Amino acid sequence: MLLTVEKLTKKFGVHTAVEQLDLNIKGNECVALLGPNGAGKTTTLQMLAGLLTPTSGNIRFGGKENIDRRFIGYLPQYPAFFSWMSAKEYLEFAGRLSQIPKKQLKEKIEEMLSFAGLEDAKNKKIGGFSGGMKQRLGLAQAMIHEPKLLILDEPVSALDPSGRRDVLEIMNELKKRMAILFSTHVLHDAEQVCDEIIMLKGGRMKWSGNLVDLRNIRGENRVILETKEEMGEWLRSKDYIAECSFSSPSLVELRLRNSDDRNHLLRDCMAKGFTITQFAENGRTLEDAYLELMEQ
Ligand SMILES: Nc1ncnc2c1ncn2[C@@H]1O[C@H](COP(=O)(O)OP(=O)(O)OP(=O)(O)O)[C@@H](O)[C@H]1O
Repeated sequence: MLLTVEKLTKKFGVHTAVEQLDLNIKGNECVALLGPNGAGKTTTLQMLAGLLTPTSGNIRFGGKENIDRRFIGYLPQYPAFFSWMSAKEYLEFAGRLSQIPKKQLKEKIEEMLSFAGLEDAKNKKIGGFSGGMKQRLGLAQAMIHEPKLLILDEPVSALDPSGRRDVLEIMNELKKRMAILFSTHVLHDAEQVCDEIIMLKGGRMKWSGNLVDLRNIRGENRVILETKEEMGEWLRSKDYIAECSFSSPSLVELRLRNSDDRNHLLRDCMAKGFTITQFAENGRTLEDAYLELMEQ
């Protein structure tokens, strides 16, 4: 395990921003920390980046108690760029801070500029950059020292759709090289790149798992059944049906008690002589599952 976090808690005076958070990140994972404003995402990421001291709890990085900042890349939610510097000068500055040897640095800067799609703008002043260009430069800065874990705080939230797409594409490339933990309040962004999701609300973990798990939450036993005949009350008498909602006497949405009950339902419909015109799984959308979990 690359990162192991146990009972991480941060209090600001009487206010608890993060409470008893447990999480694990493997070396090749891309994990999204998903939650609404004020959920505790930034506070969590700052603690994991070694920028904020936890009130209590354990953080182990590569099995060791101390966070070794050399192995972590961090992009804050509102990065402070020096607007008078060029992209190249800024990466040179970031590289020196990370103590990259001079000989390697030149090559590394060129590699990063190309990776971030900023070769043509390398000598231009950052002050004239678009939001998307700044964010790509921020990513280049965060990964110039080849960290093992890249921590990105809302990397796409402030971007327009094309800037968002560019940064998400870069993240998809980056995740082949290092673990990524990023925060977002938009499920769709998490869905584009991550393997695992951790949902936070009010400083507490509400749910964690992968996208397939999220899709399956109580969605797996839902089916839509349509027949040529009217089903009506006959269907309600079946005890393997937990819920049913008729759109018409011959079209119904059902929740079955178990996945095996699909076979029971089909068998019973056929025995009854019904002509089935539709029998489909009716998993809820990811957004439905997310909102339901957040509201619980
Ligand atoms: N330095 C601080 N002093 C006092 N309270 C703070 C401090 N930093 C954060 N908080 C509070 O802790 C809670 C969590 O804040 P945090 O910034 O971690 O949330 P977030 O999920 O990143 O939200 P956002 O999406 O708005 O950035 C909030 O209620 C916030 O007001």
